[in-house]
Amino acid sequence: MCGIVGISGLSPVNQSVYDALLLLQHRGQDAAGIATSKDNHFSMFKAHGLVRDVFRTRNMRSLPGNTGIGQVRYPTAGSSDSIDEAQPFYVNAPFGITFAHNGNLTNPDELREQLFNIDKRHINTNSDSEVLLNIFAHELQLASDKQLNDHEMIFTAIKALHKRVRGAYAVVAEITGFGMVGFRDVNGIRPLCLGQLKTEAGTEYMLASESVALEGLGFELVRDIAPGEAVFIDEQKNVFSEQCSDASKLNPCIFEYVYFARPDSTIDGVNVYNARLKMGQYLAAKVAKELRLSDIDVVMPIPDTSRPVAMELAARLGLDYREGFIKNRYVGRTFIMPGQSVRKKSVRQKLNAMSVEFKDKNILLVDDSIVRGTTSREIVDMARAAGAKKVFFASAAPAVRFPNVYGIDMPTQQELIAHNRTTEEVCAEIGADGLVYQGLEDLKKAVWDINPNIANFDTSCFDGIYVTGDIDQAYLDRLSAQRGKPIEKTSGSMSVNMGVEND
Ligand SMILES: O=P(O)(O)OC[C@H]1O[C@H](OP(=O)(O)OP(=O)(O)O)[C@H](O)[C@@H]1O
Ligand SMILES: NC(=O)CC[C@H](N)C(=O)O
Ligand SMILES: [Mg+2]
Repeated sequence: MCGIVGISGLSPVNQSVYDALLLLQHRGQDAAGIATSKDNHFSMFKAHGLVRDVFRTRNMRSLPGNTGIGQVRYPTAGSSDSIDEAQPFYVNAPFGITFAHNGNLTNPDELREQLFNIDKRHINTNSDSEVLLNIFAHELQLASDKQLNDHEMIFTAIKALHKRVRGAYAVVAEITGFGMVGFRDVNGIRPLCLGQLKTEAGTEYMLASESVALEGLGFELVRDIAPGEAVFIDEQKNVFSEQCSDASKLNPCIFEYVYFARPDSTIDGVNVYNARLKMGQYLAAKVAKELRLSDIDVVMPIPDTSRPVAMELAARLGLDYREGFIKNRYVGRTFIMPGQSVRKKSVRQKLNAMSVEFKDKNILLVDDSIVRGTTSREIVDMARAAGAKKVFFASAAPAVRFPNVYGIDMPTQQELIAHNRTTEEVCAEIGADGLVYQGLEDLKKAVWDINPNIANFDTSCFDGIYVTGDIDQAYLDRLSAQRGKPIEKTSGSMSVNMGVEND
């Protein structure tokens, strides 16, 4: 998952884009970048690392302008090593475009071929985002020949893009001399929302992956961008929007609610914290059915994401809620780290078990999800080492059995702990005394209870049903062969060979 932001402001935006990226850091920890625009000139800086480590004062000073976009990256195509794949991306024609993408395309190979053979465009990286930008640029070039208004030209290009591109994409882009654009794929798999801030000088606008970024900067949430919709904010701050596909249907990724998004965000009308409380409620009922409650002394979350789930579950079951794992606040999210060895090592660096809470007790550990089992394997072990008698485990998400192709980096079935294993076998694998998974229908209900207007969800990693309808076993086999090799980060070096230079 990546985090994207764009601000069309009335005063310099470099600091605001930086602040927004800090608020979206949980969506991507590998690289960060900002591109601003002033007097038809783009300035850009991007590098590996966390936002706070990437941008020094001198870099911030080199980002002038009242409009800017930014991205924090969690790679799902290409690799975490390549700085050329960090975002934003830039192309010089037509007009000059900077571009930030969250999601993952499912037909990038076909598009690459078309771009090379038909559109005569060169793609210089393995990133699907560069492919998407070039499709946008090509379609914008064609639309610019049609004597349309600015917004009509942009929406015409996006309509054509939706016809060619499949997969997940939430995008913010800046077009020199025109303004800022945001759009979302026809299923609305990845989130994108619009906010505004009324100032004495006029209204400023912001597009962001999550509402927490708007709120943190004093913007009010106007609305989510609809699936297939595009929003264009011109340089005079006029806002235009249009539905650019007749095949649009809201199918957001349910994993955003389970894990990715911050609890204080509201996505597609659903406050994430409330959704997690609801998950706790449904999971409590399942735990009551499958485990003997008299066997459980305390309920414990695995920090951070599962806290609301565990809290609500404990309350519903009338059990004590305790925090036995202390989280090192300087270690980030382990699941989105690149490479299994660093993820494994980081679980122990991140969480420490306090024996005062574990000694001679039967514990029910609650996590939001079990994906590769990296966390749960270590945690059960740590709980026992800290003196727990029995260790039960409950997951707010069902068993993850299928690869994700829409922006979560789990490209092979083999890496998933629940692949080819029953619940009992996963339980044995993580070393627990009992394991309860949320049911998929209950997970959906947890979100639907809050917004029944969501058509359906992308739940592919649980049930193997891919909302874009273009994924079959042959596709998954190819993906596994391409990306199945372990990705280990080798260097943090910084250099941008192409595009707008870091300066
Ligand atoms: O089975 P796994 O492959 O370990 O993946 C699942 C775990 O990874 C995530 O935690 P993470 O440390 O990324 O972030 P958090 O602090 O937000 O919980 C998630 O919350 C689970 O704890
Ligand atoms: N998780 C994401 O949104 C990744 C964006 C893009 N596919 C990349 O790899 O950079
Ligand atoms: Mg976690």
